[in-house]
Amino acid sequence: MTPLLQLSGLDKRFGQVVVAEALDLAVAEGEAVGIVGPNGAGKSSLFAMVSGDLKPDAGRVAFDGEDVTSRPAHQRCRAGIGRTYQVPRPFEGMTVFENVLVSASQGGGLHGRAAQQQAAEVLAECGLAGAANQRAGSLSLLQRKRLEVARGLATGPKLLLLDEVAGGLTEPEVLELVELIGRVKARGVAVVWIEHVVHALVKSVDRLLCLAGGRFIADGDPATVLADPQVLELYFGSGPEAVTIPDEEPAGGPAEGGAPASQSLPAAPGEEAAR
Ligand SMILES: Nc1ncnc2c1ncn2[C@@H]1O[C@H](COP(=O)(O)OP(=O)(O)OP(=O)(O)O)[C@@H](O)[C@H]1O
Repeated sequence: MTPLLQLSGLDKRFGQVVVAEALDLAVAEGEAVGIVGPNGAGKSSLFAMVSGDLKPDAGRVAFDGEDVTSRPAHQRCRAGIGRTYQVPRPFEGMTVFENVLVSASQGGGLHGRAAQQQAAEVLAECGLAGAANQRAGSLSLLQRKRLEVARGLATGPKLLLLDEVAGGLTEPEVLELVELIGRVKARGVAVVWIEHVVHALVKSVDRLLCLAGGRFIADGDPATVLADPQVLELYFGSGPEAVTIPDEEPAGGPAEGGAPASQSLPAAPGEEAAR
């Protein structure tokens, strides 16, 4: 079966910095894939090449059976590639509903009542119905992250790219987000999720990849990838005994509100500012 997303031989460098080198990736319809990798590995750049925000130096991006490599971002969005950004930047002066309505109409190509209905449904799904008339600029970080997912979903994607949506959240907030991503997956939307909060990914994805130096150095089921000596060395700088990745809640359940999420890899630039 043709993959929903197929990246073939992607190359991208910024001067001496290599962010993609002969990168291949196939994502099936409805598949949930996680991507980890150290800061600066090129994860967000990879999303930008998929969404059309960044042009690769070489290689091909195919989506839903079509070569979209030379198509601009808005066309890729209409084709079914939705994305979130690491640092949410909603239209601060507009309401939450208006923000999502813009995505449904400009991104999703819906008009009038259909766009309004899509916006209302997505807000309900993302737990933001009660905040619909609030100005986006007044939202908490968790609500901003939810709004970021809602804006991506409102475009009606077949593939949703999630860029560090759990970053900076407390443990209970991360778990709420994991539930939301579970509902997105249940709709049949394929998900590719870049995340430093590893346990959130482990709960949510079928497959995990590790990006480093512009190449995927590991690809497989999450437990196997997280036990890979190369991955452990990259992240933790020592042997496998340095980390255990829980597949369930830590003993005693999740931390009460306020505690930072456990099992987080180093904070990404911009998260603190966004908080
Ligand atoms: N437009 C650009 N011009 C020059 N360098 C860039 C540009 N965009 C990204 N880079 C550099 O490319 C490298 C990869 O950046 P990218 O944001 O893709 O990494 P990342 O894996 O998402 O990192 P993080 O986990 O910190 O978010 C970094 O060294 C970054 O400084």
